[in-house]
Amino acid sequence: MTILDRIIAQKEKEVNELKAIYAYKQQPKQKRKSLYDQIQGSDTISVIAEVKRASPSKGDINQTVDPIAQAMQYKKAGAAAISVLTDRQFFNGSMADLSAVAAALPEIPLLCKDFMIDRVQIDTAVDHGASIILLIAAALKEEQLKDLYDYAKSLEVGVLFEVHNEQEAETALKIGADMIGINNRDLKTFEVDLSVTERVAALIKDERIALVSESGIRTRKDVLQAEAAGAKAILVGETLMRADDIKATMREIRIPLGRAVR
Ligand SMILES: O=P(O)(O)OC[C@@H](O)[C@@H](O)c1c[nH]c2ccccc12
Repeated sequence: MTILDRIIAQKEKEVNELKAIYAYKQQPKQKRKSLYDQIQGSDTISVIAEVKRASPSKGDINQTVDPIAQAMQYKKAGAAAISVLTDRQFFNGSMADLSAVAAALPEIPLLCKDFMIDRVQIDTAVDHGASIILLIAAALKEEQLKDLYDYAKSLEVGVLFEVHNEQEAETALKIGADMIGINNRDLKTFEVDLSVTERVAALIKDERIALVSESGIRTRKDVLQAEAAGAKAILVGETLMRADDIKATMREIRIPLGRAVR
């Protein structure tokens, strides 16, 4: 392949992305359901199902995925929301993936999964169809978190406020986050430990908070453990991206709520 061939091949990919973005933009905007209401009103655990091609900790997960087909299967199998990883460099996602899913599924809550450091990224996420953004406590200072939180809320965008330890949970409570995600994966070491949910959830006892357990969830047993700790929702990527039968996997992890004694 000459360099020109390689550049043109890359451009073809980019053009496909642009087409997905413009196809979405030409559609009339529809308001999505609230993930918060969905989590708080459900009698089963809410599953936020993620479209994730690759990750820095796992490498390739499912590179050839069709994000639209994947998201449609998630919804059909009972997902409460779809999360689309849009980071390009480390997760091989894109805003085009988000737009494509947004166009195909107009009502379901849609999370733009990225590393937000500036308001302009929130605008971009909304522009591509997201109704929820992620704010990672470990990545920002409290002032920045508060600024981005308030900005998102002013746009009526939901915020999943992600924490990994007690101190970050305190920050989330101080800012007034109504959806808190406890990440079982340490983003600095990539180590996954499901007991992080148990430890950190002990600090978040307010029933008005929609508590989400994130990462490393594979089996029904894992979900029962998260639910016993107080999680009303789970965020699942890899397990669903590798599943041969999404419906069966969802059936296994979508447990009824309220069985465990807190
Ligand atoms: O694939 P898993 O282990 O099911 O994890 C999903 C999700 O929790 C994970 O993708 C995630 C949680 N927080 C993040 C922040 C950035 C990037 C990715 C993430």
